[in-house]
Amino acid sequence: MSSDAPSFADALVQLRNVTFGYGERVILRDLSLAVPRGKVTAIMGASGGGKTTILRLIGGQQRAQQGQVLVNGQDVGAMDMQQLYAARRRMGMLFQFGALFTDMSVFDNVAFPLREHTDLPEELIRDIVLMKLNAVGLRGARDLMPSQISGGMARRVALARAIALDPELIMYDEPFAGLDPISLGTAAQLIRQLGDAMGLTTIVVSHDLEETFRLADHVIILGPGSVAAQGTPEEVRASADPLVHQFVHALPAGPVPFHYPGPGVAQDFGPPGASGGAQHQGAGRP
Ligand SMILES: Nc1ncnc2c1ncn2[C@@H]1O[C@H](COP(=O)(O)OP(=O)(O)OP(=O)(O)O)[C@@H](O)[C@H]1O
Repeated sequence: MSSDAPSFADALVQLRNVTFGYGERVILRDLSLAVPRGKVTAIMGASGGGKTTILRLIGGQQRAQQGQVLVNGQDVGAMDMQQLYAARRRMGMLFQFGALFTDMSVFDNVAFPLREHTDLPEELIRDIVLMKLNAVGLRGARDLMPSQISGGMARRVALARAIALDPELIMYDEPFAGLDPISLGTAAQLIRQLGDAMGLTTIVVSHDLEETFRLADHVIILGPGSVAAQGTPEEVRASADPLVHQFVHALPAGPVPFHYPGPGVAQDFGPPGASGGAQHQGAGRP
C-alpha cells in the first residue's frame, strides 16, 4: 500500500496534483489519485476533508485551481460547456438527498433523462425504464408518486434514474446515510450488483466503515488535503499510519482532533478576566 498516486494501467478517473480551495481556503493540496475501471472505489476520511468536493471536481461542477482531473483521459477542468454536458451524460451521480421530482410518478422520474437527452421513441423508453426499475426491484412501483414510497425506495428510484442512460461511471455520496440495517444491506448489494452487471466504475463516498470496507475493491483514505492511504480494504486496514489507524479503528483519540480550533479551555472556563485579550489556541488543545 502507498499514499502515492497509483497508476492503474486502466484507470477511468485520475486526479493529478490537484489543488482546490473555496475562496482562500485550500481543501485539496497537490492531491493525486486513481480510480480503477470497472471496480468499486471508496473514498473515506474525516468529515470536511473534501470527499464531496472530489466528486464535484470529477463531475465538473467545480474546477481545480491547479492540476488535472482526467476522466477517460480527458481533462474535465478544460472542457467547455458542451463537452462537459456530453461527459456528464456518461456519469451517474447520486447525492445523499438527490431528490426525485415530486410531481412526477416513479416511471416519469426514471424516464426523465431519457426524454431529455435522447430521441428514443416512447415504446423504447418504456422498456428501458421498466428494465432499470426491475434492476432496483421497483418495477411494480412504477405508477406511485414519490410521496407514496419510503425513503429507501426513493433512493432506489434515484439510482434507476442515474443508470437510465447507461453511464460508465457512477458516483454515490453517502448512499447508506440514514438507512435501517436491512435497507443498508440492500443498498450495498445493489451497488455491487449493478456495478458488476453493467461493468460500471463506481465511486462511493461513505462514513460507514464496515459496510464500505465489505463493498469496496479499492479504498482511498483522505488525510488533510491529500491521500493518507490507498489500497485494498485489507491493506488499508493493516496500515500503520496513525491517521489511517485512527480512522479505520474508529478511535476517538489520534491525529484527527476532536475539537474544532478555538480558544483553550483555560481561557473559556478560567477565572473571570482570564479570557480578556487572550488569543485563540490550536485544535485539540485541552
Ligand atoms: N460551496 C462551498 N463554499 C465554501 N466552502 C465549502 C463549500 N462546499 C464545501 N465547503 C467546505 O469545504 C470543506 C470540504 O467539504 P466537503 O463537503 O467536500 O467535505 P466532505 O469530506 O465531503 O465532508 P463530509 O464527510 O462531512 O460530508 C468543508 O470544510 C466545507 O465546509
